[in-house]
Formats: sequence, structure tokens, C-alpha cells
Amino acid sequence: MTKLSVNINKIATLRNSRGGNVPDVLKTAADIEEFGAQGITVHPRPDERHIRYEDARQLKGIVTTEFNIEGNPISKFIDLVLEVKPDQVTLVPDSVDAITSNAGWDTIEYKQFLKDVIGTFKENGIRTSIFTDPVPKMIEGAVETGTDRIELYTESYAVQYAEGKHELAVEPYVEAAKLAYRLGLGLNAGHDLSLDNVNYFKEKVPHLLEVSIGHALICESLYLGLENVVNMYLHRLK
Ligand SMILES: CC(=O)[C@@H](O)[C@H](O)COP(=O)(O)O
Ligand SMILES: NCC(=O)COP(=O)(O)O
Repeated sequence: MTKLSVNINKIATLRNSRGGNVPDVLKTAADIEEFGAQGITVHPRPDERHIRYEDARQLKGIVTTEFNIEGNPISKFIDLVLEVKPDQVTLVPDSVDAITSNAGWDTIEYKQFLKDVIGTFKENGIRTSIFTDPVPKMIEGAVETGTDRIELYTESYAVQYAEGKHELAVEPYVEAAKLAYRLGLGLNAGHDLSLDNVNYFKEKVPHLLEVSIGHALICESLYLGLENVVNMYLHRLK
């Protein structure tokens, strides 16, 4: 079975757009777990434009499944993770001004840095994962960092899948998954996975422990809920 960890960044984006506490990020996380998701992911960015550091602190007392915090390990992120002690930390090399994550780690260039940060998290009992492109030498480099898992960056899969190139899209991920397994790395995946493309990915990619999904899942929830909610309003306005 592959676990679903729901990334709730977009719930916080909506909340922040009005300034109040609607939707309530903590309640939403608890409800998502109640609906069966096996994990909650947050990716606080330095500008806190969606999930805030304080949300991550408060979620620690709410999440009863697996809590995964993602982000670039700048010093305030490292401090947050060591304070909150989530089940898993996923390191992502995103720049401060990135709209969203847009690359995996260069595990060769950043090997010593990753080794040091990963060592600190593991000493504190936190499972580690690093965001990685499906490139064999980057996966071999990941082993050297001591990470428990890698998270395969799935944007290129999602783009090519949407263009109908399904086999071409998934092939590097299948090879990456086999290599990671041989090297003893646990395997997660995420970015732009959706109701359209996740099933094919899951069927083809072996040893997939967990996917984290946010943007598409929240958009799909809006679309799939709209008819129901419009009708509820119409009923109240009769
Ligand atoms: C690592 C990854 O792919 C996700 O965490 C994604 O970057 C979500 O972050 P945003 O919600 O800021 O796009
Ligand atoms: N790690 C990926 C993630 O948390 C969600 O990414 P996306 O579904 O918002 O693209």
C-alpha cells in the first residue's frame, strides 16, 4: 500500500487571503485524517505566504497520523523541525523566491551539507527524505548522505502524462525506484500528482511508500464539491 499524505499549504493560502481563520487549517488537517488520509504534509516557505511556522507548531498537537514537514534547510527551518519533531522531514532545495519547488537536490555538490543536516535530524529521531530527480547518479549520491528516503520530484512525469506520453513519462521513475530499492532507500514521490495521473504512477512504480499531494487535491476538492454547495445555497434561498 502507498500512503497518502495530504499537503495542506493551499488551505493556508485561502485562509491568509482574508486574514481570519477560515478555513481553519488545524480543523482541516484533523478532518483530512478523519476521512482516511495517512499523513499531513506542510511546506512552510521563508515568507510564510501559506503555511506559517506557527501552524507547523500547532499541527504537531493535532496530527495523529504521519506529520511531514518539507522545506529548504535554512537555519530557521532546521530550528523549527528540531522543535516540532515531526515524523518525517523532507529537504527541498527551493530558492526563497520560488513559486513552488522546481528541482531535486544535486546530491553530489551538496553531499556534505546534506550529510550534516540529515545527521542532526536523525540524531533527534526524525526520519529524513530528500527531494530528488529521477536521475541515477543523484540517487546514488543520496545514499551517501545517509538519508532514510528520497522523494522523487514528479513534475516531469505529470507534464508528460498530460501530453499522453504515459510510458515515456513513467520510465525514469520506474528505473529510479528500482535503483533506490537496491540501494536500501525508502521511496516517496510528489509534485503535481493528481486524480488523473496518480493511479498509473502507482501501478508502474514499484516500492512506493508514500505520495504527498496538495495543489491538485485541493483544486479537485473545490470542483467536486461545487455542485453540492451551490445547491445547498439555492435550497436556503428558496
Ligand atoms: C516539494 C513539493 O513538491 C511540494 O512541497 C510543493 O513544492 C508544495 O509547495 P507549494 O505549496 O509552495 O507549491
Ligand atoms: N511533496 C509534494 C507535495 O507535498 C505536494 O505537491 P503538490 O501536489 O502541491 O504539487
